[in-house]
Amino acid sequence: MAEMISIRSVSRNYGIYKALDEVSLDIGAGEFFSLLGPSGCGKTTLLRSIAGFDTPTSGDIRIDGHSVIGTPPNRRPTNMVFQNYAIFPHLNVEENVAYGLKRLKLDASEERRRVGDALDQVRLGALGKRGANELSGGQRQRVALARALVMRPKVLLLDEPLSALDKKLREEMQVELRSLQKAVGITFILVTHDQYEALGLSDRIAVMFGGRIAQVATPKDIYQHPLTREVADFLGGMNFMKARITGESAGELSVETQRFGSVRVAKPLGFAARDGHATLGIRPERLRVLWDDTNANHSLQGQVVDRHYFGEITHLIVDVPGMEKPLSVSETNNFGADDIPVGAPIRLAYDPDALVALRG
Ligand SMILES: Nc1ncnc2c1ncn2[C@@H]1O[C@H](COP(=O)(O)OP(=O)(O)OP(=O)(O)O)[C@@H](O)[C@H]1O
Repeated sequence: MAEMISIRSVSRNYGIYKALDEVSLDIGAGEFFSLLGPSGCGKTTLLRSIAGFDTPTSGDIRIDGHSVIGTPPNRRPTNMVFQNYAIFPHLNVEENVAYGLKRLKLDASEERRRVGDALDQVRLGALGKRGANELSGGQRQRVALARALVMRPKVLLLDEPLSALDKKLREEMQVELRSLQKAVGITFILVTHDQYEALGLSDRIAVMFGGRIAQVATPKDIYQHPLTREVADFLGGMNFMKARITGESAGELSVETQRFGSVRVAKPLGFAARDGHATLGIRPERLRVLWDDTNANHSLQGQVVDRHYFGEITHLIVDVPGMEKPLSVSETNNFGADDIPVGAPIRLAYDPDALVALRG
């Protein structure tokens, strides 16, 4: 994949506070890339630095082979869609979309064609003459997208563009955003604190904490092989446990746990043992309820101490003697997990392959 954005050792200091701390990152042409992290982690600062609305204290940002440090936003091959997508209320849809084109001084037919194309891309072709005040939230968001796309940027920057929409509409717009990106084929960089949004939309995700990038990977990789406890926890929650290291090779650890027995796990990049121990994790949905006396190669015995109902699934909190903390179990309600009473004894099955070792 050709490189579109190359970020090298970018820091952004506010006094002694580092909003960005030596961030390096490459984003490919045509990639749907997400910056994911909790509030204050620096993701918006990084996006604004790519757009040119913020200037790094040090480091370099190259877009399509050229350093853009010192280049104002309107001279960069980027366009940004903001969270509160301020569209002009006194202009109609077409006029809103055409607004940024004015400075290009295109001839009238070319301008009309580009506006028409952009409106078709966001499926607003029929609403060109509508006033901006006569649109739903989702339609307004599409106008904001069309207004950015009409400029034909190489990179579209999206700052939590769907956060103002209600859940159902947000989910619909997520699907649209993904197909829009596939159709236009340009690089999209999305800032979000919503792990599901990042997992569902992106080719790759960078997870950020405290001004630094903790991990960059595909959604599946980052979910299944988080490098650190923080990343694992931010993306969906995980049960952690301490394990004694009994053997170590280049890519693998042999460990012994109190309740999950002896297992072999992949060694995460940059792993360092602590007092001969490693931290292991297992996702709540990788622990499955055993409903009868079925034999399972790997199982645990425990007692349900709490239960939370979420419609299609139930979260069970299960006390397993010998575990430091009760286990969190996520089970589908297809088989009646929502009917298991608090206090009931329970057997859980797991696949040892579901255990992962975490760095630190
Ligand atoms: N002008 C500023 N002066 C001082 N500190 C700032 C300034 N702008 C941002 N910060 C700090 O930099 C850090 C990163 O901010 P940023 O907006 O990038 O975070 P974020 O991850 O996008 O968070 P959110 O999701 O809440 O927008 C925050 O702790 C913020 O308080």
